[in-house]
Amino acid sequence: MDNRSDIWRGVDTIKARFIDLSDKVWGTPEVCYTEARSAAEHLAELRHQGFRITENVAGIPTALMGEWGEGGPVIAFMGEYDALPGLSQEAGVAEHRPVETGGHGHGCGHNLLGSAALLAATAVKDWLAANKVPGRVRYYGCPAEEGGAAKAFMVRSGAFEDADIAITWHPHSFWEVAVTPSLANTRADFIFTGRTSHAAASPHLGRSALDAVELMNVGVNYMREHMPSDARVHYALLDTGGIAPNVVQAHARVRYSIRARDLPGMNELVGRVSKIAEGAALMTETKVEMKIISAVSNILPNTPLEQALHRVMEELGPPHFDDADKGFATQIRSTLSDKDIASVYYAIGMEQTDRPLADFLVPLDAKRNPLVGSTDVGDVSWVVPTVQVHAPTVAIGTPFHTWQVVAQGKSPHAHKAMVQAAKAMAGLGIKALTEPELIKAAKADLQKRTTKTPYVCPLPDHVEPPLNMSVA
Ligand SMILES: Nc1ccc(C(=O)N[C@@H](CCC(=O)O)C(=O)O)cc1
Repeated sequence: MDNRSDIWRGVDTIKARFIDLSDKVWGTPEVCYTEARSAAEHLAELRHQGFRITENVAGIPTALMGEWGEGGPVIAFMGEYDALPGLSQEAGVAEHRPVETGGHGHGCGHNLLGSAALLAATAVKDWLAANKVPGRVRYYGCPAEEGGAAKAFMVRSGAFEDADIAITWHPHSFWEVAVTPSLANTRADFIFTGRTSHAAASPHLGRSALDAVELMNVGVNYMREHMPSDARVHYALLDTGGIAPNVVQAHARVRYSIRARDLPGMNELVGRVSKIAEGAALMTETKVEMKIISAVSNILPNTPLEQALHRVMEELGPPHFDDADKGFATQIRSTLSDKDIASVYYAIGMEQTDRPLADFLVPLDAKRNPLVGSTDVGDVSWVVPTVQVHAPTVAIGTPFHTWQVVAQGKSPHAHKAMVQAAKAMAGLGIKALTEPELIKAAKADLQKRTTKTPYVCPLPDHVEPPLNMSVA
């Protein structure tokens, strides 16, 4: 029985609909928790394919799940479809050309991400149907990855409770198994309240919330030297108290993102930042309230799944790029700095090449130098054995969250990489369905990693999905 070439032929047979889906979602970029049209497109495709549908997962209007099959193991494919603010950009050009000033754009490639995950789920469904094998395949449509932590809320609601393994992917410079753990991350707002006053006639009666924010930021800047070197703390000013210098600012708000290697480390840092906020309030005689917006866990690796996925990707091979693909990628490459390109090679620990697109598999044991962000895939990885593919949707060195990612989001090379990602994911799905010892080993690995440090959801109980976070 040659399961893998069957499933790969299956992906090729149906891929056109999913490439269309990706292009459609690219054209309706919607930011955290506002993904109404993108979610509706995914839902329509799930219905068309005959999946059983659950809407409103975890009480989130743009979170959804489709399931197909009976009995057997539950294979979960996770997709995303949120865009980023301010990254509007025309497709297929190698210069910065916004479609709409200030508009959104798919600067992290989530149009491809969701569509390829749904393509993999559909191909596995078709394979289950054709082979009459017991098993259930699911597609989880997950919104708001870019700071909304939707998957953490979905995990907390129990949505992943009976999944046996979870498979996903992310657009990338390279073709590899994603083995670098991500950082745990909490987003918290610090809301300062002071007292307004005439800044010249009665300054002594005013207490400035804006001063408090500035002092807090200075305090945190001093803390940075005395935290673990892989921790990260950054902030955005959400409210500076108004536009009048002659009115003492009675309100101000700063949003912090506090990241660390693991949850205990992150919680410790959140505690230190909150002490600094209290110190700033004390110094300025203002009040401060801390409000957690969302939080995600670090990713737990899963060695058996990583090894199995690597074998599938070796067998499958990288996407085949033609001269036209390489030509456009070369144009994009000319808009990048040497440092952009050096940085991604440094991260995978490999010698730099002149290739515009990755046509090789990064070894599983490459001497990587992790340079990482955070993702809500982390929370899933603590409750279900999870693994991720990286597929080369962009010219090597393209930094994420840039117009260059948006510009490449509908290109033939991105489509090829998305299809290859779907094949790798579906191939692993079939392997798990036909080799019960893989799921057993994956679960044992998760069990081992969480025995001493069980999963504790980083979201405080009272924190609800921040559905309004994108509304100014
Ligand atoms: N394979 C990737 C996964 C996540 C991201 C990313 O940029 N994530 C955001 C999300 C932050 C969060 O979820 O807390 C970040 O790190 O700022 C980028 C590539």
